[in-house]
Amino acid sequence: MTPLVLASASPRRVELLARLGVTPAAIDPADIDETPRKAEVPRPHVARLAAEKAAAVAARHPGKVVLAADTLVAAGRRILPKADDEATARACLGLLSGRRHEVLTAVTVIDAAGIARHRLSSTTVAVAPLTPAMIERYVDGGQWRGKAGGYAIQGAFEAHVRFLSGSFSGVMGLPLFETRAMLVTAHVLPA
Ligand SMILES: Cc1cn([C@H]2C[C@H](O)[C@@H](COP(=O)(O)OP(=O)(O)OP(=O)(O)O)O2)c(=O)[nH]c1=O
Repeated sequence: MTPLVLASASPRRVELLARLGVTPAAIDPADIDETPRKAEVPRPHVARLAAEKAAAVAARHPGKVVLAADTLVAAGRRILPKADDEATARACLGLLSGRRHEVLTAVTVIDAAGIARHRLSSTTVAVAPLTPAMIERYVDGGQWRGKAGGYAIQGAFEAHVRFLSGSFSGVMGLPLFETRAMLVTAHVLPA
């Protein structure tokens, strides 16, 4: 089997790969500019970022298989930010309260011959109404830090999710179904 370079700084993605039995031979985060372009809508945006992360890292590892992903939370055509401070987390949670949103995770794998393949996982998440007190308690817990849309489903927030339709691992940052198929094609995993 071919070794894998993971183009991600996300510890969740390492954990999710481990569930497929894959330990990356190298972890080399891409560190690209993730700002949406003017008028860029969610799907093209998330797909572009995964592709750009993979391409940037593949240029440093010729002949290796490279995997990159990007996760975003979309409320309609609106792209929610990654929450790096309490005010952003609070604003995101207020917006998601009592409604459905989409979590998109794009995955790009560049194989050893340099061929790039792309998949997109889309999950609908229905969040129950959140009172200001619930939002404050969640913000105090800090689990939102560094997460797209201001929450981490793999923690206390799941108690506010009425239903989810799609991929739980996709919401966490790496959809296992699509990722396994792509790693089989790239000869990182056996069929
Ligand atoms: C919605 C949601 C997001 N997230 C995380 C997944 C991603 O790590 C993060 C979104 O940011 P990303 O830009 O996708 O990833 P990253 O910056 O953590 O890592 P890198 O760009 O180096 O690959 O939010 C959760 O862990 N749980 C959730 O429920």
